[in-house]
Amino acid sequence: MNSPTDAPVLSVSHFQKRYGDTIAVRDLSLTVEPGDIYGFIGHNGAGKTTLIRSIVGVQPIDGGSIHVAGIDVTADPVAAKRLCAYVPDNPDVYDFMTGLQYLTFIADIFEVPVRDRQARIEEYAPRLELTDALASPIASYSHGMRQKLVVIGALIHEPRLLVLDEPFVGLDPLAAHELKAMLHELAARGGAVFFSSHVLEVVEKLCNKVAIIRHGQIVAAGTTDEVRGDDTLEEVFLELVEDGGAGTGAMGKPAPSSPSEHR
Ligand SMILES: Nc1ncnc2c1ncn2[C@@H]1O[C@H](COP(=O)(O)OP(=O)(O)OP(=O)(O)O)[C@@H](O)[C@H]1O
Repeated sequence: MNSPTDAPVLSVSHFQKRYGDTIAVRDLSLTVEPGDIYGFIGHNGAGKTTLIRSIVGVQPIDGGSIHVAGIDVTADPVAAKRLCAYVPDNPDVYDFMTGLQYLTFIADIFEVPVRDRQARIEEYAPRLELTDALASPIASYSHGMRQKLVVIGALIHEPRLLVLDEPFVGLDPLAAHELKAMLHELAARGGAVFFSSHVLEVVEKLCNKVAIIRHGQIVAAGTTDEVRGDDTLEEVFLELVEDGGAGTGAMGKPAPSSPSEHR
């Protein structure tokens, strides 16, 4: 992973997104550093997918800026996309390909050398119990198998930033366990992970940093220890989401970091 700059892996600054007259996300800022596993939690419709889709460049942004490793995703979208991998909540992959054809297609797009792509497939496919299925058409895959395939496709090009939307939904316990290990390994190699989840126990255990979003605005963010204080993440989440919470942290304590810049 060659770093063009010393910039954070992900920097979101005063991001805003509207759909028609509705502002889905407003004035959202956060920073993800190398080695971070950053959890993004919020109620249904809070704005998680909206931010994620703008980070990975599948929808434009209406205000503020997003940089991946110092590259502006709006000004230089292809360069930013080269550094990112995206695992969407709905793994919509080409049905007519086999799993191996799909992985080869992704590796070709990202110009992954043949030796590297083979080594990564040989490592990740057995861990996710997908090796035998790789020769079969994706049309025959279950939802979970598609999800595993997209995860391998994301890791095949060793992304600087791995962005996942609800990655643990639909995965069996072994695959969920392996995915957590893979996220740790990517972070340990200097990459970073940013993912949304409703599974607060997983976020609490897995993530060194967390942000809570409510109605399009961050109400708490910081290290997981800072955000939860002496409580569980679930307790903090419920209190902040039920009470509105903007400007205060859990249990009436000051917010872990300022609403304008969350690290
Ligand atoms: N394409 C769209 N057109 C209009 N409104 C949208 C669109 N996508 C999202 N929204 C609205 O934007 C807000 C944020 O939606 P978003 O999908 O980002 O939430 P979320 O936090 O990912 O929710 P969930 O946990 O249910 O996946 C919601 O009010 C939603 O109705």
